[in-house]
Amino acid sequence: MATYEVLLEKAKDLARQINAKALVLVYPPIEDIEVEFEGPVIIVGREFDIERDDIKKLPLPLSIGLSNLLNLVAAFLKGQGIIEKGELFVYVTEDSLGIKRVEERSIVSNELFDRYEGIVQRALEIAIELSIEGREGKPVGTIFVVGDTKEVMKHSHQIVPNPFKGHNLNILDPKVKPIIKEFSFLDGAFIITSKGRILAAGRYLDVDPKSLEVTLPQGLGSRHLASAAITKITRAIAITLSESGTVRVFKDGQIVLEYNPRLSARSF
Ligand SMILES: Nc1ncnc2c1ncn2[C@@H]1O[C@H](COP(=O)(O)OP(=O)(O)OP(=O)(O)O)[C@@H](O)[C@H]1O
Repeated sequence: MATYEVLLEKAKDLARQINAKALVLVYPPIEDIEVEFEGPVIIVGREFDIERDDIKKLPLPLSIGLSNLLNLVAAFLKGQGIIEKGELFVYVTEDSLGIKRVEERSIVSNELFDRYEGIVQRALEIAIELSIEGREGKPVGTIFVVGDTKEVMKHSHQIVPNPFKGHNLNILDPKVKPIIKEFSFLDGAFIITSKGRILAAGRYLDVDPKSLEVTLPQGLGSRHLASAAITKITRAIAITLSESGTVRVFKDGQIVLEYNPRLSARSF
């Protein structure tokens, strides 16, 4: 049997023995995977040919590193109600297998992974990479506001000339990623349409968290309050990167995902 098939068999046995709640295949190297497993099977990868209802697919980038990826998978499984805090899932990569216990750290809403066709995932990917890498070695903070751009533009203004004006650049285009990272030093927010087009950077969100009754955990400053508030008065999703490295996703005025890739990269 080829190595991967052996790993997969072992992973299934392991999952059964430890009563794992799900089996997660991270970028499986073969296309026709036969997974006979009683519980949910999740495939993490970029492209999917598999059209099976009992297999869930999660388009997360491998470039964020295995530990970050597993944290997002955990958040997704929790959001889907597949797994609860303290429970386990088994994962298999091309050449390893392991057990992951789901921790409190991240919570996520169901719809986050379905909406905006991967745009939120891409913004997350960039935020995570920026968290780990910084910009020119220094920590950066930023905001991505995705969707409902008509309303978002109404509730915001430029604080610096908009570098994206007149360009048709899309966040889904891999060539655009370094450009976004370059402009992450600008104060304010990136505004991105539901199709991924970057309308603006350097945008100040004109929102009043107080009158909108936005409440966040103590210690979160104006960047996070403004991000929460914009998602309360519009249908947009906001992804923030704090200078401390924590990545958060906001929807309807609340935090739906929160974790620090710098810390999890270290603890793995
Ligand atoms: N309303 C807003 N719209 C867009 N950007 C904002 C807004 N308010 C603050 N910011 C951005 O957030 C930056 C940091 O502000 P502040 O330190 O108060 O936020 P914070 O939530 O504590 O963020 P961090 O955790 O990164 O320090 C500001 O320099 C500015 O670039």
